[in-house]
Amino acid sequence: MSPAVIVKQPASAATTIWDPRDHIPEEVNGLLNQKHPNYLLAFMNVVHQLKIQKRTGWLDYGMTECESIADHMYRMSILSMLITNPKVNRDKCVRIALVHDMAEALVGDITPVDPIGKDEKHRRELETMKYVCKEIVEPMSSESAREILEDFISYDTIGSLEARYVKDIDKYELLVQCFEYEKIHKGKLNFQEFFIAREWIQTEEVSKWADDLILLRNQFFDSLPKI
Ligand SMILES: Nc1nc2c(ncn2[C@H]2C[C@H](O)[C@@H](COP(=O)(O)O)O2)c(=O)[nH]1
Ligand SMILES: [Mn+2]
Repeated sequence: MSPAVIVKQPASAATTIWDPRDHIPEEVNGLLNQKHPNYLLAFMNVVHQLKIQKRTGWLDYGMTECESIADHMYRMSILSMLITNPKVNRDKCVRIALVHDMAEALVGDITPVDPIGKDEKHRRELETMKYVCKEIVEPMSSESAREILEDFISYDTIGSLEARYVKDIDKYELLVQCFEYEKIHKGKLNFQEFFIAREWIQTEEVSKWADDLILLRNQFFDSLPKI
């Protein structure tokens, strides 16, 4: 047997690669490691993380009372039901909306301004979805595991017209939430930085939604008393 090849890493190289197995919630591990694992409750605890984890973008602005990752995905699924383009399978959009940020249960909600960067974020999310689907969902239903992973990858790679629409709806829903928080805080909070997201919206239908929103937002800020 050939001797193990020791690959010398320069001291500066990252010595530990982020792995989903090191970020499994204790409750999930407990349920998976019992004599007869309860996969359903383990998966429900993964989804629980999405219900309780607030979105980082709002926390970055000092907000404490703000939406969770699940809240964001819920409203995206409602928006998906409203697509009028007959070529689009809305039910598929609803599914993609409901799984697209599921990996954040373990990875966390990484913002576009986070130094971790897009490639590492994508790597962590894909590894997490592969882990959750293989180790937690597949023992219950291999078909469900396949479909959830497929819908996630479709979103990640924009592999379908439905994924294109959900990518746009992801940005639109963010902008709706920005404007809602700006109104609640009477303009004292301003998420102008987030509105760069408008440039990423490509479909005609969601572009129109976004432009209508931006018009109202501009009118709102114009109406504020000048200090
Ligand atoms: N600080 C900033 N955060 C931003 C910006 N645009 C989006 N975001 C936040 C919103 C979410 O918390 C997260 C991304 O959400 P996904 O739905 O894409 O996972 O990043 C910004 O311009 N600045
Ligand atoms: Mn999202």
